[in-house]
Amino acid sequence: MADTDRRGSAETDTDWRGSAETDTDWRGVANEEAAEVSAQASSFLKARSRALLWDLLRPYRRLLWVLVAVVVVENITRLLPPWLVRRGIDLGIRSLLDTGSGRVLAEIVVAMLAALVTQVITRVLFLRLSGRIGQNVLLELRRRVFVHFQRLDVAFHDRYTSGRVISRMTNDTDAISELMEQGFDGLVSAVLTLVGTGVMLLVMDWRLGLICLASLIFVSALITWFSHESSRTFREVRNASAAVIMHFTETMAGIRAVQAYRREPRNQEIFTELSDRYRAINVRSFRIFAIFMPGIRLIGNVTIALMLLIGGWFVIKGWSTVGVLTAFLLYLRQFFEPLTDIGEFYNTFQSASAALEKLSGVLDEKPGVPEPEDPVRIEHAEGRIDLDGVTFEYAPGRPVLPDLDLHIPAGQNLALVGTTGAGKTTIAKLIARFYDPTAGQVTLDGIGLDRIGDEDLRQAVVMVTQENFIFNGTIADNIAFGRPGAGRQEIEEAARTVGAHEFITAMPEGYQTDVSQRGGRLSAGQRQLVAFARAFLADPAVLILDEATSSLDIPSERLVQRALRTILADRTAVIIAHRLSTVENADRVLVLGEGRILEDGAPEELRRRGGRYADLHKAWEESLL
Ligand SMILES: Nc1ncnc2c1ncn2[C@@H]1O[C@H](COP(=O)(O)OP(=O)(O)OP(=O)(O)O)[C@@H](O)[C@H]1O
Repeated sequence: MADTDRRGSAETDTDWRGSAETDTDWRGVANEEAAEVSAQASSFLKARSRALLWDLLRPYRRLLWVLVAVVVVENITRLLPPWLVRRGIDLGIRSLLDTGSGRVLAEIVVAMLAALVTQVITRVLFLRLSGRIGQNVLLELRRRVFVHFQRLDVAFHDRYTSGRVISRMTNDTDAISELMEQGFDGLVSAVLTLVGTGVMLLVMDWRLGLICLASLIFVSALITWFSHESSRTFREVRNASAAVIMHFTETMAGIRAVQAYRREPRNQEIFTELSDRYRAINVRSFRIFAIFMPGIRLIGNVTIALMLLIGGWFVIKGWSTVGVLTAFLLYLRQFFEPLTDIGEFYNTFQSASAALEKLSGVLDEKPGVPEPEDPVRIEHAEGRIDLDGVTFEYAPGRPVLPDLDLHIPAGQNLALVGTTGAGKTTIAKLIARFYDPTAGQVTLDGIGLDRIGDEDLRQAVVMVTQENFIFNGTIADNIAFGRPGAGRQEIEEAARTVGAHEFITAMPEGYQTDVSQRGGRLSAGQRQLVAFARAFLADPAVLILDEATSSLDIPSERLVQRALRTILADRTAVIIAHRLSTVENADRVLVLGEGRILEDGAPEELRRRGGRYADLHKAWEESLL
């Protein structure tokens, strides 16, 4: 949490703009929700986003050129019709009137048809090609983000909430998807139409052309106002929408706690507040659009009316022709059309670039517990664990484990007990290498955990957490999770050993029962047994077990205790114990207090000594009476 605070302060504080700014200040997701970023930071973020986009597009370099060619041809075919209309009026109709020959007119009509057909073909080609490239890019982006989120360490996920993860995967990839679908097409077409039409106007009649282009002064003033107003609003719209998603997903993820504590009304209030903020900001952005779009149309229509007036006068004076005037009027329609869409593109671009900034930030995060580049192989670990001079802090300056020396010989069963917050889970997580110690080192068979490859480490050290997480799928899948590729027989054997076989076979479809279906739901004790079977199948040299705190009924309890004895036999075990029987069965007990070892010895020895453990034991025994 405190880590978030540290980052959080970098997000909003003057650190951002201060002279002490270094690259590391905005690495990864550190700047993500910054209200304002300095010019230096902004160019760093933009460069990072561009690098990601380019990296994603690189495999489609050639296709992109084809796409550009298609867009150019399409736009040329769009510029042709007004010009052909002019020739039709000035040359085709004239020759028909003068000589009675309709050949020129017929040629022009054929050319017009050809232009229209080409336009349709290029549009089809464009949509298919851009759709293909866009979807492939999105697939790759989603894949990368997912792989990276999975690879990032527990410390990262502690501070980066699931709501934010979901927001990255939904909101942000959607924004990029929109850019792929409309943004590119819109921008390229708008630029080509504007430049192309402008050139055609000047070429046909530079005087009338200049008058038309003068309207651009008003257009650019309106666009400047719009971009200024909307960049702030769009940013707020995005943040507000992310807040709605985050609150929603976090409420649903914790729905049991929400219902148990009757938290619904308060959550509803917060949700309504957030949704209302989202609505209000959207209304504000609509207001900006409501000025911008009609504004552009007004300028366009006034220009057309003026052109009719001035152009008509030019024709009467013989300085221009009816054909040129008609073409001008047609071109002007085309000229102002993409301008009204600029607001939409702007929104799309802003959203997509913000999304890219965030996603490239996530991809830039380095795992806190990186895999060694040149790992030491451990194929058959013995299971000796040593913590030498280990200090660990979640937040800088606040050590949870001040200086811990702990040596666990291979095969020993060690129970950790102590007051809440004493650091038991932290020790367990250090042994499983969810975190690396701040100082000192943790070794397995004398080899630093940070020097062992992930695969070997995960094979040698397994941690069974309290939640006993059950994934969607069949029971067999859930057990096989312990050792991917395990056969049906091995799965059944593991279940039998921990005493889970009976209840599994009694389920509607036995091992094939889907745990997400009705009838497949498991009780707390059953979940624990499945987790044990999973751990037994994994057969690690070191097993770390966070014993569930929830108490079971006596028969289930006996079943679980028996299973526990089976899976703990012949391996190193570190158990965060909550049950007296578990502690009493252990070879050694460690009583912890504020990250320090207060007592250390065999259970009966500690009982005899008459210290904290003896008191704890007495209290436990009394509670059972
Ligand atoms: N992710 C985290 N970020 C910051 N501080 C943490 C984090 N996890 C634990 N702590 C702090 O570290 C200390 C030790 O926590 P730990 O979970 O190891 O205790 P514990 O002995 O396992 O407690 P319990 O029996 O309640 O599970 C506590 O003061 C806790 O507030």
